[in-house]
Amino acid sequence: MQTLAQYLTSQSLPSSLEKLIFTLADTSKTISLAVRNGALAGVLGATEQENIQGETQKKLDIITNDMLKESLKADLAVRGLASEEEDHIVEANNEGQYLVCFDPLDGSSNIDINSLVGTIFSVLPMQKPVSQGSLTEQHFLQSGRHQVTAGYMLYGPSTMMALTTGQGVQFFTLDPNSQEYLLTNDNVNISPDTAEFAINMSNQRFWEAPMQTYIDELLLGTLGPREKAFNMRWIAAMVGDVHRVLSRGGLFTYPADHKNPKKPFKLRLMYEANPMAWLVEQSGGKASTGYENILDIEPEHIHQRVAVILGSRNEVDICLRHHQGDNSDEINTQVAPSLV
Ligand SMILES: O=P(O)(O)OC[C@H]1O[C@](O)(COP(=O)(O)O)[C@@H](O)[C@@H]1O
Ligand SMILES: [Mg+2]
Ligand SMILES: [Mg+2]
Repeated sequence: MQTLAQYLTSQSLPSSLEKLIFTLADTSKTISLAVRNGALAGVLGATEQENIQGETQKKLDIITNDMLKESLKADLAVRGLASEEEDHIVEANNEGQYLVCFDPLDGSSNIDINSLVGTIFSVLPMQKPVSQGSLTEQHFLQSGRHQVTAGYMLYGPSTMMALTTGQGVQFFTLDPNSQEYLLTNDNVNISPDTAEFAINMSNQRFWEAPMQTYIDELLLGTLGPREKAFNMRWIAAMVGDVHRVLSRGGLFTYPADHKNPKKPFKLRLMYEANPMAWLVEQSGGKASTGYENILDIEPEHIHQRVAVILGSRNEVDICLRHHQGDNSDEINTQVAPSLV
């Protein structure tokens, strides 16, 4: 089996990018250990702090954020970073060519129940010259199409990494003996059709009409217009749900809802939606907000949130057709698709 190093060498990436992927991979090994040790390392439970988005931070949110921040700042290829757990962007090295956006620990509500969590990352090029040496949030506001690498690490029964550099998607599995990531799937492919969907059903009454109708039809199974029985899964960690979609197909969505009118979307564009959308597209799937392709969104803020519908392309298309229906304009004005 190829090691991550052997695989990356075969891809002829710029050496600075190759090194940056190693920095992320190496840090994930330390994170994996902290997650694995759990209560033994005293890392479970919440803190008294909130992040800028008003979410109570778990101890592991902060620990993993600090680990990534430190190792990325020490990587000379990194100009700056933006994290779900940092209020503002963080400057790294003046000569760095890359900007790294990350969700250090995705699936925070799973930490204390010993269930799936992960790390999601997205690397953007440093495009505009930095005036007077200072980096601003503006440099990060690039659409997902500009990503040069993206992926996630999943801390499950095995620790795995999904990676794209724009040449398809590869899965690596961390060998617990050698502590090397080994290539275990070099051509991840999402089946175009599926009979499995993932959504937090407890929000059903708060969704827009197109999503209500679409999910109603899935629930009717063989008795409804789809004439097909569907299964449902919800890991409550996007990283786990997307890993299932990449592994065996499916549709994953965290749609707009009006449970809290000030916060119509849950998932973050720069740390969650963009990297996952690119992985999905690179595996032959599709990713949309319901109204536009996620990778085409021009971000307005680093902590911006969006609706997400992704997975098996034919199933995503069926869901999107509901959003393009006659009643979508009226509903769309209630919850605009890319509010912060
Ligand atoms: O609590 P819910 O509604 O099930 O939401 C679960 C979703 O929230 C998230 O956990 C948000 O990510 P964080 O844990 O990084 O805040 C997603 O991974 C997941 O899809
Ligand atoms: Mg997350
Ligand atoms: Mg998180």
